[in-house]
Amino acid sequence: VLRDTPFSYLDGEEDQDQKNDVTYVCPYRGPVFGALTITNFRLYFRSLPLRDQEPPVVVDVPLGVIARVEKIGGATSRGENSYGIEIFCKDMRNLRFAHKQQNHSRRTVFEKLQTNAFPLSYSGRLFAFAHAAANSVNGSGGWNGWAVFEPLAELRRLGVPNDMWRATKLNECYAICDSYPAVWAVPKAASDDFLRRVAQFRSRCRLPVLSWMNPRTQATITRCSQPLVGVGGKRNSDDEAYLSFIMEANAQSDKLTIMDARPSANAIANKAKGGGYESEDAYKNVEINFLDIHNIHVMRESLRKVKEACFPTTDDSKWQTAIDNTLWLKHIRCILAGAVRIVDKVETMSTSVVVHCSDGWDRTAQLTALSMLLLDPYYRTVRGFEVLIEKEWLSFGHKFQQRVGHGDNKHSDADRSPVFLQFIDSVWQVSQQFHNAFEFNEHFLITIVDHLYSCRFGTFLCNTEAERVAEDLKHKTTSLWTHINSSLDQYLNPLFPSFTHGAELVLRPIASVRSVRLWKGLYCRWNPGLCAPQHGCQRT
Ligand SMILES: CCCC(=O)OC[C@@H](COP(=O)(O)O[C@@H]1[C@H](O)[C@H](OP(=O)(O)O)[C@@H](O)[C@H](O)[C@H]1O)OC(=O)CCC
Repeated sequence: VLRDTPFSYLDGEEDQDQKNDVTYVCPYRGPVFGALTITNFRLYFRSLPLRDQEPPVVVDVPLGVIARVEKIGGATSRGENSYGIEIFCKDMRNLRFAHKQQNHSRRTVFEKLQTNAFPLSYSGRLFAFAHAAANSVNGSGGWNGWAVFEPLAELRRLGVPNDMWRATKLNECYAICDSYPAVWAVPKAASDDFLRRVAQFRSRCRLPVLSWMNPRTQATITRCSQPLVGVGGKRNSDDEAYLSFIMEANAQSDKLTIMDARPSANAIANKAKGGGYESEDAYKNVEINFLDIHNIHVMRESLRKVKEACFPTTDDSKWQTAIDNTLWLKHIRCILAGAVRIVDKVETMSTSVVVHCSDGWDRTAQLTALSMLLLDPYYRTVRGFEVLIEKEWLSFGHKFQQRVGHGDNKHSDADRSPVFLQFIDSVWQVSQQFHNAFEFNEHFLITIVDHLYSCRFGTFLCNTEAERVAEDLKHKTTSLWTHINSSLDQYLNPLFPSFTHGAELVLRPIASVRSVRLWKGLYCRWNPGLCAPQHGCQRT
């Protein structure tokens, strides 16, 4: 029987449990008998080859992907494979393993899964720390993914500082806004004291700061959270003056557009919690649009339905209806349409846009990052996309730890939501409409999603830049970009032209439901009947 598991152990990866008499109840091939290994990083199953020419069934799951582990059956269960463990994953899979009742092999497997998949719930540490500590030589040939994003360098690339915009380190101790980065770009007309006052009028102090500037026209995209208008309709002269500074910093236009990502009903409902939106009579020369993107609870439920429809399979006759009923593609279309509207304002009208939602760390990040990707070909290169994620998602405080639930067993936490996954899905949708516009390929996007969950790298850990600095992730964990950039060839798109024709500088994808389709390469990759083997199918 197999003793040496044929996967290559990662630095810091150690066996926790091994069982040789386990049955994996494969939804596609039926029950297969084999060996199960649990380490502090993964669950690995490999079937014993019945006939030597038959390829083994392999299941190789990073424990970070596990959302929930349940025991099925009890001592009295008599049905075939009715006694064992069911594992519910964040990447659309459910895995069932059957054990023999008599030797209690289930108990240690269950315990080892719990303590290693949810280390934070058992006062342990995420694997990323053990992995980096054991990572003797910086195996990536000197590549340091943590050096990919340097905020002042990225601002210089955008042309900041200039006559209208300055960089400020007012927040370098994260004292003004603990969920914002240390470095901001703001209109020169706004002093540091003025910025402090404006922050008081924005939810969680997330005042409007620069995301992107068109180097040619100086039209800008700024981002923030909702104003603290409340039911009483409070105003704040500093906040109002600040938005006019943002508008005046763009000589091309005497208007400013606010894109509120929410359905107007939710924006109004937020007044009940002290939030709300900018009224056009308080904010001169400002037009406000609502983009109808629903909140994190709606998106969590939508993805749950996608999983229900896709795993393990859906017969063709019900497929389209099942997918339509999830509303997932309607939500993706909404995000795409919102980004296209921002592109139109900034590029076609040379009007500056302020993007916000309620907290300004979920839908706002989706919209600024996606519109910047459409506007600026730099973000469509491998390195530029890595910078975009570091800047608009990580440094601006998208709560990755909470939205993914890294290392904790609170699988029904209402703060979990696939917001970042929706962004990557939206990028994939655009790549399907512009095949040669991206330096990276689908495997690059799927690898990012895999390591959103895996906890092998430090990149997606914690909720804010301040927390990452406090945890010293740059020294205690490895960056995902080190891993990717040290074997770049497998992530490159062969269709990408070595130069960018002027015409493709700005992408305007069609954002209609007809042009948006389910990303089967991600959501159905475990079903061998539905997709190519390169993304894990052979590992079902
Ligand atoms: C009458 C009571 C009013 C009330 O509770 O307001 C609270 C809002 C919650 O506001 P919503 O915007 O609907 O929902 C919020 C957004 O999804 C926000 O993300 P983002 O960064 O994208 O803004 C999350 O960070 C918040 O956790 C979530 O609560 O709830 C609603 O508006 C639901 C209405 C259908």
